[in-house]
Formats: sequence, C-alpha cells, structure tokens
Amino acid sequence: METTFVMIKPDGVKRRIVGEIIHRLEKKGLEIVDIKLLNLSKELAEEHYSEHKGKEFFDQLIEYITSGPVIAMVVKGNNAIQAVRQLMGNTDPIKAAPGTIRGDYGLTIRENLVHGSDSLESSKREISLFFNKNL
Ligand SMILES: Nc1ncnc2c1ncn2[C@@H]1O[C@H](COP(=O)(O)OP(=O)(O)OP(=O)(O)O)[C@@H](O)[C@H]1O
Repeated sequence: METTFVMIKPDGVKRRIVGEIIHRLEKKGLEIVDIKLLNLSKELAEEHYSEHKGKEFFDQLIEYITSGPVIAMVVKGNNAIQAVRQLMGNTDPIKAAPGTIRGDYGLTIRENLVHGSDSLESSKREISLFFNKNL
C-alpha cells in the first residue's frame, strides 16, 4: 500500500467538481484517509511549490493557489502515486487525454484542478507540510 497527497485546487472547489474528483479516486480503488478544506497562506503555497521558485509563472501560480479554498487529502492504495497521476492526466489540459480529470475538466495549464505528488519523497514532504504528520 502506498500513500500520496492530493489537492483539489481553488478552481475545482469554485466550479463544484470536488465530488466528481473524489468519485474518480474512489472508483479507482483509492481510499481517503485524511481530508480538510483550507485556505493556503502565501507561505505554505510558496513552500509547497518551492521547486518552481524563480520560474516566470511562479507569482501567478501562488496568486491562483491562494485565491480560494482547496481540499487537501491523504490518499491510500496500490501504487497510489502513479494511479493518481494517471487519473489527473497531463499538466496541460490541452494535452491531457479524454477520460482524465484535466482532460475532461481542466481549462488552462495553470487552472488544472488537481495536484498529486509525483514521488514517494514529495508525498512525504507534502503530507507533513499540510497535515503535520509523518508517515
Ligand atoms: N507554464 C506554466 N504556466 C502557468 N502555470 C504553470 C505552468 N507550468 C506549470 N504550471 C502550474 O504549476 C503547477 C505545478 O507544475 P508541475 O510542473 O509541478 O505540474 P504537475 O506536477 O502536473 O502539477 P502539480 O504539481 O500541481 O500536480 C501546475 O499544476 C500548474 O498549475
């Protein structure tokens, strides 16, 4: 069993796609083991996206991710990291396959609805950042 971190970004909450996204995770056999709605502080947003600091889209990314509440989740299942990445689809909704969350609902490369950890290392880092616990 693997654990990963999933976040429904502000556009997903605003557009009321939360239920659909969670439904897709559960349909895939993944289990939600922790969940909360929160508004990201600028500090938490910058820490979460620290790998993108200095890139030309960084400031707008922080503005977007702090623009409204997000749903943060700890999700568990077989190959959970890969399974979530597959469900999300390509970062850019134009390139994301139909049937993926971003392919079906994403609007722009920035407003792409969901985040899922890309490795075991980032899942540990992100879960401790958002839930203050170590796995
Ligand atoms: N060229 C870009 N222009 C604007 N925003 C971008 C661009 N590239 C990435 N982003 C935003 O930054 C986020 C993080 O980028 P990253 O390359 O880590 O993509 P990802 O791993 O698919 O997404 P996430 O980390 O949110 O799961 C993207 O999800 C998107 O919201």
